[in-house]
Amino acid sequence: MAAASVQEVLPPILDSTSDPPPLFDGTTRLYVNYECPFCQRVWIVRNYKGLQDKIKLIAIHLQDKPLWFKQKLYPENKVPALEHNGKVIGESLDLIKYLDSTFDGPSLLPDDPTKRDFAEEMITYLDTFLKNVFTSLKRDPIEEASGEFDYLETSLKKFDDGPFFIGELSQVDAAYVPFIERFQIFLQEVFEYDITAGRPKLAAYLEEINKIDAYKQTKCDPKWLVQLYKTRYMGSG
Ligand SMILES: N[C@@H](CCC(=O)N[C@@H](CS)C(=O)NCC(=O)O)C(=O)O
Repeated sequence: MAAASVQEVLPPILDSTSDPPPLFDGTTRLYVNYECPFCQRVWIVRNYKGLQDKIKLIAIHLQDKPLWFKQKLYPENKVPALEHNGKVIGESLDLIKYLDSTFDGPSLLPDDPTKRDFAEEMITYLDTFLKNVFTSLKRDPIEEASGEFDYLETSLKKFDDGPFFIGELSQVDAAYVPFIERFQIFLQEVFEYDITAGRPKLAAYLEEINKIDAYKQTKCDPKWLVQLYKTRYMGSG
């Protein structure tokens, strides 16, 4: 089991009035925004591996970003970003892999080559999955996105030694679940569409992943999410 059952007190959000932490002092820091699904991916991995003491969370206000973030830390000016060993690394999918392979803690990628291949296949499909669901939100998600949720259901049938995409919890879950979480909330609330109806594997998946502390601590506020997506995809607030 992962050593991640600590309920962490989250650090305050830094904005344009906040001083930087002592940058490049040897501390490993993960810069996130608490509502960003890309950050959530990496945050889940950090928690699951029990790295709360080794990787310090720094929360950034995206609408009122501190200038030092771009000027002194990460010219890309995006989160997530990891300050480690005098360098800054970005891109959530790269960071999932980096954290998993660089730091101690339970591995999120098994040795089994069949599972590794399938994990790679699912990560490769991610962009298509996201593009298709996000595009559908502006039109008719029940009609247009159901194929993507069927894809999740079919994928979950591939391995029967656990409820997650490759059986045990893995990098694949960290990469997908922040978005599955958001789609489930929004489609239920706005379209009364239950993505788990008729998809027993997906229902069991969500039930099981919601028992994992490392994930639970990273979940977004549903009310905030519904408002954001209504504005972003439906042109209303
Ligand atoms: N491809 C990047 C996307 C990261 C991203 O778009 N992050 C957003 C927040 S969700 C960001 O920092 N945007 C810059 C801004 O809002 O100023 C990844 O996977 O890490």
